[in-house]
Amino acid sequence: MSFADHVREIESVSQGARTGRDDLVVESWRRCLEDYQLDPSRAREAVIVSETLLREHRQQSEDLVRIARSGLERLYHQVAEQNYVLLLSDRQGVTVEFLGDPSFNNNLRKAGLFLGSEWSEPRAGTCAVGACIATGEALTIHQTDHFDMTHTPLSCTAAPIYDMHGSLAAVLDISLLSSPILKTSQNIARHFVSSTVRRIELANLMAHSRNDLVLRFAAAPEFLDVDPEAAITLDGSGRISGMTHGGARILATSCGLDWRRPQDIIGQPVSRFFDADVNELAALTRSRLPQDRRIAIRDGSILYAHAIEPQQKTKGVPVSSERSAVPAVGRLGGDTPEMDALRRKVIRLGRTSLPILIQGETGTGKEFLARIIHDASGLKGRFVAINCAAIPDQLVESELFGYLPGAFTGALTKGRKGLIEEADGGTLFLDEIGDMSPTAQSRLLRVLAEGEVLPVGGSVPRKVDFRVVSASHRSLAGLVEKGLFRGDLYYRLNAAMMVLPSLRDREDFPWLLDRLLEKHGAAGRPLRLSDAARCVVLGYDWPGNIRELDNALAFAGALCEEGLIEVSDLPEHLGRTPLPEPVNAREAELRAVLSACDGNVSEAARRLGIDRTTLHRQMRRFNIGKLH
Ligand SMILES: Nc1ncnc2c1ncn2[C@@H]1O[C@H](COP(=O)(O)OP(=O)(O)OP(=O)(O)O)[C@@H](O)[C@H]1O
Repeated sequence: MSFADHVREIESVSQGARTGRDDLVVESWRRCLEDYQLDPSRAREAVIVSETLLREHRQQSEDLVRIARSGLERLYHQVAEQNYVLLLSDRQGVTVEFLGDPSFNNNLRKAGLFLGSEWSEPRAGTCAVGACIATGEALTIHQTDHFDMTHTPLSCTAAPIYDMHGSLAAVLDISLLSSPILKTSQNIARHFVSSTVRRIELANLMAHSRNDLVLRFAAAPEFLDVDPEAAITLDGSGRISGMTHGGARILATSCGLDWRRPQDIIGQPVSRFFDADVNELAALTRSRLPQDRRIAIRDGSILYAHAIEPQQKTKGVPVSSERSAVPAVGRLGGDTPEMDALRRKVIRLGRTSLPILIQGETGTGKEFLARIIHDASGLKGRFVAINCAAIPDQLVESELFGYLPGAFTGALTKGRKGLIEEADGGTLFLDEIGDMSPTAQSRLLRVLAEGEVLPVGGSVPRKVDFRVVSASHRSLAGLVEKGLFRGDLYYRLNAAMMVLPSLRDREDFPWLLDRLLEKHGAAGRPLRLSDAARCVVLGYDWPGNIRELDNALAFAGALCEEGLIEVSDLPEHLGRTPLPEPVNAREAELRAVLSACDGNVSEAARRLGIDRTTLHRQMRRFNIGKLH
């Protein structure tokens, strides 16, 4: 469709013509024209907010993002092969989490499918995230459904995430840069997004309801314990204290209320909605078979319910290991030669001012290590982290160096300190340094060489003194060789290099697992794994490294009962192969790990955190032969 045709269609539709567009698209076009006074004939580039603003938005969504992350990664695994990217935006439409193929970063950023992009309707016109915020419904905005011609190559599907009190908290979106022609091709995408949102809301509700009775619901008893469709929580007096969106819809339908008015639902006695009182509902625990846990809601329909007693413990508020009493380097890893060597390096280099480059796959703990280096340095200043991949070229100077009052249109009247100055006397952590644009590279090189910054609009440079730690999942030396990264900058950043092993190569895997179970449990009461769940965790390959393990445990920890993680609480993509029964737990563990390592005894011993001789001895004890 030509630009002129697109504009003509929007104008005719706004005057009442019908062109076959979905009603929700037509209504959004009307909002764009009438409420936000947008002009369809003026195409505008995608808006990306500044790094500082992005950081503020991310901080506000931190809690939800932590709980959501495992669900997001699972969804991304499911759709990445079809070239989808995944965006999580906050309720203002700012993208606070992004998963996409890094090799398309430039194209994605240009299209606004990136961290910091702003997709509210008043800013971007009709788009999936914006329309989702405006309507509160899951929907697809496909190609020319977009108001602004700039976005018409995209096909985007989004679903709202509600907090436990029924307010919109965020929007999950999956998008294609270019897509199959038919809009119906996105129906399956909508299904994937909606079911991920359901699990995220459930995990969020569980994490915030430690003192309340939780009721989970499913329409069929078979799915009740493994994949419930909705949940609500009840306080001590039997009143509704929280709900997932599915829960809100069940309650609203029950009494003919509007789910968009959560204030009419929260705080109401549960007996208003169900044909049962709070004691009868509380008795629907796992001790009864799912098919015996039938309940009727007031409109006469039947559901199956699962009651979970109040946990009375601090869930979902992990005791941050960053703040633990263990000395910084002790948090790095277990007692293995590789980790000992790394610890020695941190202690030796920590107190110097040498720039350190950290290399390691995504999620191996590069930022975690950088913070430990900062803690071990004794520097009094702050630890300031910058995601170099997220700073657009036009903002490099103002973000890094700051600006003076009135330096440019849109600048704060007071001016603003740059990130480099904020790190004065402390550590500047340059994450994803391999993705820094050539412009930013040359600006950074100048600062490192001269030890001073010149704020935008200023004429007097300011002295700065900071320690640089940078990190990348790409080989920086390789990028230099290919001419994609400046050699002179590389040598300035890399006085010493530290390499973090991937999780599958870490001999201290069991140590790390214990730390993360502690982190996601209550103070003094770590989470526990059932024997079968432990086998699944040890047998999985963890392509996303510690981050993926961390997120999976946070998610499972929020879903599980009594702090005991069962296989059904773990994200599905870890695999849920049932074990041959009856079997000794240790034997099962050895068999699972050996099979995950294709029978490679050295590899299995490494994952189990024991030496090969011990593993051979245990294999003999359980009569486990070589697999090949
Ligand atoms: N030694 C450790 N003990 C406990 N948790 C850890 C450890 N190392 C890393 N983590 C956790 O693993 C997750 C990923 O770590 P981090 O963000 O540092 O990885 P990264 O390599 O910087 O990732 P990316 O490449 O995506 O930037 C974080 O939640 C962090 O707290």
